[in-house]
Amino acid sequence: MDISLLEPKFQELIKAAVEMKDRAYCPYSNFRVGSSVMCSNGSIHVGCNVENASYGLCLCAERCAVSNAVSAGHTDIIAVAISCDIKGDFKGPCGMCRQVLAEFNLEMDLYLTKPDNTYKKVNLKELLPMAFTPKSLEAERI
Ligand SMILES: O=c1ccn([C@H]2C[C@H](O)[C@@H](CO)O2)c(=O)[nH]1
Ligand SMILES: [Zn+2]
Repeated sequence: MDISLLEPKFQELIKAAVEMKDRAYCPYSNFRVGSSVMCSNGSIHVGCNVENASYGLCLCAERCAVSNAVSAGHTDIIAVAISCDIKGDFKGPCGMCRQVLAEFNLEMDLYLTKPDNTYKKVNLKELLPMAFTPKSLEAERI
């Protein structure tokens, strides 16, 4: 689907993710990712991937954006946009980011985007079936 056909607020969300790619610190992978999250009050919080010489410490753009939302006082995330410079199939977030997003709202929508101005909208529920969420901790125990 073409991004220009989306409601303006989601176009704005995607634009914020696209712009964040320029801030990516990724000297090891050279794979720039920008992300943005929208909270229920309409606020937008952004993030980029931040790599480290100790490779295992690399932070994905999505978790960076979530941290920025939470540190700004917003945990009610309703939508996420992700931008990376790929061709071909749309790419979803890594497993670790799916789990971090699920902490806040399994119902959220994700706008996966490509530089050709197209997007694919997916729901976190479909990306993370049988998710372990805060509610899981309320399960009856033996
Ligand atoms: O969904 C993803 C997948 C990867 N990366 C980053 C992590 C690393 O810096 C680089 C290559 O994996 O891309 C993200 O930011 N988001
Ligand atoms: Zn990730």
